[in-house]
Amino acid sequence: MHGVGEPEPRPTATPSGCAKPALETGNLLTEPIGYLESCFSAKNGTPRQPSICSHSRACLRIRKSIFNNPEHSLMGLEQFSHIWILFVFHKNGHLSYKAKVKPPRLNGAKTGVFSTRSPHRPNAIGLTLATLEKVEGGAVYLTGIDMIHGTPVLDIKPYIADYDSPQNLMNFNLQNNQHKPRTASQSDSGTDTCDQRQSSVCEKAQPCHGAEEKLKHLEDRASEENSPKPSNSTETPCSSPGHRDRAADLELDSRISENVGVTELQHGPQELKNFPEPRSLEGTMVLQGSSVETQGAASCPTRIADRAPGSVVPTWVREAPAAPLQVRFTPHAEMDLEQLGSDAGQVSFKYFQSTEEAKCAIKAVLAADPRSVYRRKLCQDRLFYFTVDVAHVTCWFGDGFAEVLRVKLASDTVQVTDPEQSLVPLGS
Ligand SMILES: C[S@@+](CC[C@H](N)C(=O)[O-])C[C@H]1O[C@@H](n2cnc3c(N)ncnc32)[C@H](O)[C@@H]1O
Repeated sequence: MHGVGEPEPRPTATPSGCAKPALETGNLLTEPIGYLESCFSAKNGTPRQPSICSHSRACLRIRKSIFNNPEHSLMGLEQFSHIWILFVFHKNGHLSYKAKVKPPRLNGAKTGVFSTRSPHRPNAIGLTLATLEKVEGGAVYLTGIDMIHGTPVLDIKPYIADYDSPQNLMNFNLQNNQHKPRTASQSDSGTDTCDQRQSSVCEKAQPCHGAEEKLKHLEDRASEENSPKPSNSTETPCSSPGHRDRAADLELDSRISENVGVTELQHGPQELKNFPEPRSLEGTMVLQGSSVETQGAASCPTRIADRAPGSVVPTWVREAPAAPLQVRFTPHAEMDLEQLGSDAGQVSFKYFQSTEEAKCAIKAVLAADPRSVYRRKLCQDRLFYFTVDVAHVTCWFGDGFAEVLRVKLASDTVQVTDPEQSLVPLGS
């Protein structure tokens, strides 16, 4: 990997008053991973959001100055249908920004800049969810973009509906908690109240004829080649509101995902004009039992800017490395937590609003097994510590469970200090 300069350990002001780059203080020195080749040459006429024009096209070539072998950095990305693009609004002209702006949709009225997608913001960073058409060598081909030619791109990340869409978050938690049959202790655990909420929405999605050809192709192949369709093949696999049949999902996920890889690799020419038909954001798809998200479109609107599009992820994303752990507290730890939570009748947490909430959070953290793979494999019998809010938690892990042993007041709570207001630099 190519270095981008030695980071300064401390924030120091330059003569111009700017802070020198220092990761710890957030003064990041960025180096674009590439410059976008876009069908839009100027701001004027460029869509305000990617969902507006699914046929807009762009190509991003990862620079060799970032990775000697750019194609290595894109390995596996072809298995995703959508990616986030983080970029710099390099044509803002000037670096001024205001606390309140007038977004076009507010017709002249003002609102706080952070409640908008305005390009004029303190760090001039844009975020676009683009459709990934194909990966070829060290380049990605995109459709559904709202960035102009020459836009410096800082990063790309896969779109994972399970993490990135609130609706899916609920299902994801549900799925994780369904890994194992729930035991009485789990039911009693209190985790239910915070982590096993079911989405109240499980709309019945309708097949969308205008939806994108490629995903349809994947659907066809998945159903033809691999599996019998679910018996109720005209319905989304919801056995109860908000509850999808994750087992069926997982089974078909792998097939769909493999197909995605294959399909992507089959695309040939590099020129933008030879792009495949764009994966449309227009409308949603019903892929029975597949990883393509169904987002409950009863009809097929020409634009669904307010709904998440169907998306594809590789199987490994959906398959948790291990089943969620059962979490329990020793009576001592329960007592510790009660004491910590009530300071002469007052809740003494800074972030949690109740002891129960703190307990939920601790359980959620531990159920997902926060240990590194190294620790999990090689230091199984070591105590594990972490701090959340004012609670310093000590626990140990056994086969399929984590047990909280002690909960004490954290002596050194993490301070978030603005370096400008402190003579003591962060990290000292
Ligand atoms: C409203 S912003 C939204 C961008 C992104 N989706 C976001 O939410 O951060 C989109 C507009 O930014 C402008 N734009 C696109 N690329 C730009 C660039 N590199 N520099 C400055 N403005 C840009 C275009 O006028 C486009 O219509």
